[in-house]
Amino acid sequence: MHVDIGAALASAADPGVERATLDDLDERVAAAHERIEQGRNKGEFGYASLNLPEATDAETIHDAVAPVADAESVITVGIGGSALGAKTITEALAEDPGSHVVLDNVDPEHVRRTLDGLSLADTAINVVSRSGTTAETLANFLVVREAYEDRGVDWTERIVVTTGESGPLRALADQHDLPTLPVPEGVPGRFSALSAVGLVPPAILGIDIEGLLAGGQQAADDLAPSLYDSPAYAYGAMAYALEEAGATVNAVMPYAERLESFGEWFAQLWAESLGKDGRGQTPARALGATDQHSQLQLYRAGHRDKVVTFVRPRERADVSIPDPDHEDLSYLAGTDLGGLIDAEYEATVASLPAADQPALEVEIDRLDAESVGELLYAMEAACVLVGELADVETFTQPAVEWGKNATRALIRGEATDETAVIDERERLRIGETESL
Ligand SMILES: O=P(O)(O)OC[C@H]1O[C@H](O)[C@H](O)[C@@H](O)[C@@H]1O
Repeated sequence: MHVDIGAALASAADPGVERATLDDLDERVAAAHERIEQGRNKGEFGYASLNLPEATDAETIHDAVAPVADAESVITVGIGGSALGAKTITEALAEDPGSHVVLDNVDPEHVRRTLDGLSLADTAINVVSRSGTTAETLANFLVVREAYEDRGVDWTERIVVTTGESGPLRALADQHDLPTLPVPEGVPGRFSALSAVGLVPPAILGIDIEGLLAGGQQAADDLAPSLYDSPAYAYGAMAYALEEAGATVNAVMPYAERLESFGEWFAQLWAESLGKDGRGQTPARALGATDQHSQLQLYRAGHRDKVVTFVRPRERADVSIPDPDHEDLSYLAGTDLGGLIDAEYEATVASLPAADQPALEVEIDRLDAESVGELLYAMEAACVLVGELADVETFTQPAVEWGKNATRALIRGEATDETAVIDERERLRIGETESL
């Protein structure tokens, strides 16, 4: 992975990072790296995530999915960290990205249409929940199960469950004697892409999961006590310094359709890990070149509160543009779509510092298993580094738990502190409407 920080230095943009700031920051990066290494060595909660490339046993995953390896497609039932890693990986690497369907919402119309559109006899079910209690996941699992039964397909023969050692999902799996894989110890969901949590659908679809782990290991080996020697830390340190300088929004803009979900995965990683104590960059999502024609206006000329993170593979598929046979289009002659999207990338990256706005560049060699594994791992390490520099609790998400508890209490009809807040809000809302 290659990171270019030139367009985010103070000499190029405002907000930007002074070279001297970066040199000072480098000493803090060294201290943070030491803390991270200590956490990894002791397998401490959260830090253990960065050991996954060596801790994950690909063979165990292959064995667990063997009974469903003939499936043509996979339906994942999970949410957040229990869905986005697998979604990102299969979107980037599956021959047919449509072969992995993710049910990570409980929109009834969507769930019904998704199930109606699948040949369930040829579809494996991948149910994932670290806690085994998440309402959306458990509800969708029950709906999926019933759909299989209604169509006369034995769901117990088509399923793999990944969950913790206890909880309702574990109990259901034991009750039906389902093949199960454990969630890794000490690893929050959003950091678990390179474990069974993210690797079951790729394994079923024949994606090179060993390559993904090898790429992750490469990124782990590239961590070093200086941001100048470590692309992951260079990215993290710059993101931190830019936030300090006022770039409170981080818009991630991959120039590859197959990396669109990477933006979604990154958004959870950044938001849940770093959105604490009144700080944390707000992740925004864009796709190049498409969003040049919708969001770029704001990125260049809007508030000076953003950094755009550009992401692209250096190699692209070869699709030539046919002879335009029209003078006005002659500039396209002899080019290909890869050349065009790369020209758009170069032009757009340059357009930001030209408007005094910062940009960071992240490039991977190509869209293969090694490079995708490397990218995911490096962004996780960058996130952990930012958490150290900002001194926040990177590996918890207490503000999300509030909503989860409130939902459960509302559905059960229980009166709790959370539902009291909801009742109060409802009362105020009604009062406001009546006074209009
Ligand atoms: O894996 P689960 O326990 O079902 O949790 C799924 C998701 O639930 C919550 O929203 C958490 O904030 C996420 O971090 C987590 O990934």
